[in-house]
Amino acid sequence: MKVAVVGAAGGIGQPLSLLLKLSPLVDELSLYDLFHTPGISADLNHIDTGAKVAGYLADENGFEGALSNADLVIIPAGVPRKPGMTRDDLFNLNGGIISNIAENCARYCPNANILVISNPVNSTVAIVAEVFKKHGVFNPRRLFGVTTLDLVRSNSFISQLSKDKLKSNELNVQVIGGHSGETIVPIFSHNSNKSLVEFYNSLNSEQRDTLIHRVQFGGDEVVAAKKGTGSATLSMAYSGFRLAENIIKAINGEENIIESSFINLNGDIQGSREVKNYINTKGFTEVEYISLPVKLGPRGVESIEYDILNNINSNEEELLSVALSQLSNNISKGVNFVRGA
Ligand SMILES: NC(=O)C1=CN([C@@H]2O[C@H](COP(=O)(O)OP(=O)(O)OC[C@H]3O[C@@H](n4cnc5c(N)ncnc54)[C@H](O)[C@@H]3O)[C@@H](O)[C@H]2O)C=CC1
Ligand SMILES: O=C([O-])CC(=O)C(=O)O
Repeated sequence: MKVAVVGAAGGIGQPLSLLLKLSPLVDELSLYDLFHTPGISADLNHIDTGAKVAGYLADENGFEGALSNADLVIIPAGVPRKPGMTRDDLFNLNGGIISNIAENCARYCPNANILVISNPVNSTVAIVAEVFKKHGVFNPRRLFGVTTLDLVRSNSFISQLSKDKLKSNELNVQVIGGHSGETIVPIFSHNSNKSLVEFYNSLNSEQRDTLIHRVQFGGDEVVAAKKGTGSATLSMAYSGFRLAENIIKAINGEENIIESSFINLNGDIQGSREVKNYINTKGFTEVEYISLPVKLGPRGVESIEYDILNNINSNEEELLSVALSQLSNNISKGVNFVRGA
């Protein structure tokens, strides 16, 4: 199992690389960045776990060495926000970085699972897809926008609100939509954990709104607290590792692994049609990409667990309606960036 991290020297890249080095599921770890990766890989190779680490820079053979034969490529390369910026403000800078990385992935590892962390995720995922389409190698089952941090935050925030009566590590709140502000729609009203739903139902409407708002704008909380030095890195490394580990487990044949991700709806992936039908029936804005729980398998995304859409309450439906109209613009921006429209 070869995993490549592109942007490995950054605030997310370094702790993510550490978590991957600690994982018994990883055999080879290749670290690509413009700076520092030889030193980081030398450092990590002193850890007595199995994975062999190699560092690559942006020289002649950097991408080729880092990406060739990779099973997973995790991309946290790019610029993070400063206070006062939206994720969309990163579009111009990060769009160019991501499209260049995607070109190299299409060339050196067209069959790898690509996990996109770089913001704005609502647009960068479409950029990667369009570049892969241009090269005739796009496989929607293998492209993942990383939205796991929204689920992780939802678990933490409702647990904190319950004063730890709900144990965060026992929760699995689903979040649908996209990954920025109002495109993030946490679903607290429906969950297999009945104590969670009971607690949520016991909140008054102001408390519920505050909780939902905190999930939607959780990124801003960290950006403000870091005072201009960056955005979430450690919670993101944890979240990126969680998705990567689940994809690897599914490749290794473990069954019934369900994880949320921002994925393309246009493939022949089971459940795509039902999601589109749901959106049409409700009269919501159509989208080509959405974050939903998906079942993972050796081929990547096996199916979309769309049933959640039939179980959300009317407030969550309204939030989803707003989310999809914004999402559609974010996605078009990414598509047009590559198509040159
Ligand atoms: N999806 C999500 O939930 C989250 C996404 N993010 C996003 O992740 C990205 C990275 O954040 P941080 O690690 O905090 O930033 P950072 O600035 O600490 O690290 C970014 C790294 O990317 C590298 N880089 C820049 N251009 C590159 C290129 N062309 N090729 C290879 N590497 C390149 C830089 O040298 C740097 O080491 C940002 O866009 C941020 O908004 C951050 C948190 C959560
Ligand atoms: O807020 C940001 O810019 C980084 C991010 O995506 C998050 O923390 O969710």
